[in-house]
Amino acid sequence: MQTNQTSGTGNLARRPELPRPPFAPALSGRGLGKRFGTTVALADVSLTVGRAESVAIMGPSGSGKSTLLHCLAGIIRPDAGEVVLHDAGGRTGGNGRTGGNDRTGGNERDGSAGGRRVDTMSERERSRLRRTRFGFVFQFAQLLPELPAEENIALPLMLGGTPRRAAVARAHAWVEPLGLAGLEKRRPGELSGGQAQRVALARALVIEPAVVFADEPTGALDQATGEETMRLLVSTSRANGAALVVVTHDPNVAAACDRVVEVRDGRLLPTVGQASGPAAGTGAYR
Ligand SMILES: Nc1ncnc2c1ncn2[C@@H]1O[C@H](COP(=O)(O)OP(=O)(O)OP(=O)(O)O)[C@@H](O)[C@H]1O
Repeated sequence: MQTNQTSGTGNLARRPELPRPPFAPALSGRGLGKRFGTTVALADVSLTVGRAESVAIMGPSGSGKSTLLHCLAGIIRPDAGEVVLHDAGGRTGGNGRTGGNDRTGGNERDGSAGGRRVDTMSERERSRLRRTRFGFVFQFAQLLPELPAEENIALPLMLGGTPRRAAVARAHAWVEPLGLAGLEKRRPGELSGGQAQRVALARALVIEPAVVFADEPTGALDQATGEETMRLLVSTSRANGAALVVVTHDPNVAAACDRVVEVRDGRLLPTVGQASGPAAGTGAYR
């Protein structure tokens, strides 16, 4: 298990039995296609990410990486194919291993037993899903400048109706694992770029999401800070059983993930090498 070198005391092992390959699937995109006018942004892309697994999506500019992430995250609706969340109901003790005892939110209506179709949900349902089951990390932390770090972390809980006090108390559980001890009361303007991005990681994780989506999460950081941020993103997601999908141009960022896939002209290339994580070389879920 990785430990938190930033705080030195971080305990990332919130779930004692860490999943190991084969990962139980968390989210699957199957045969995804998306056009913007005459531009084919995605063509027949299938990708499944497992619980506690981290997958990097690489590829040249304009190849379709963000479109793929947006389809998987329910931000945009694909024109073809389906997206299935295998953990739509939230965790009730599931530990990320195959055969875990979580509720899957199986939705026979959608013909996808053992999962819930994201692409067929209404805009409102997808919006709720993004708020309750998905965490998001962007290139810039995008914190609310007037709120202290602890309230920025607690924000998704408060938006979901948790009272401020209880939400901030839950936010505090993420302070130490993410090396933010002593910074809880600081406003974003009083944080470094790396610290702000760690607040953003905590904000993504505080709802205990099924999947964390990160789009160039280290793009605004220097190399050392970016590596540390990425290490924390992968280790905290893994320790909490969350799948992690990272879009990046940076091979060092990709190398921190369990698996790397490459998109070219809207299509997924056959497996291109492997990062150094526990699923190294498996090429699972392609
Ligand atoms: N909303 C949109 N309207 C029209 N075209 C779009 C839209 N979003 C994406 N595209 C086009 O779809 C293709 C894929 O775009 P996408 O943003 O997914 O690529 P990317 O690999 O993430 O690129 P980058 O690395 O530069 O962010 C590109 O040709 C892009 O111009």
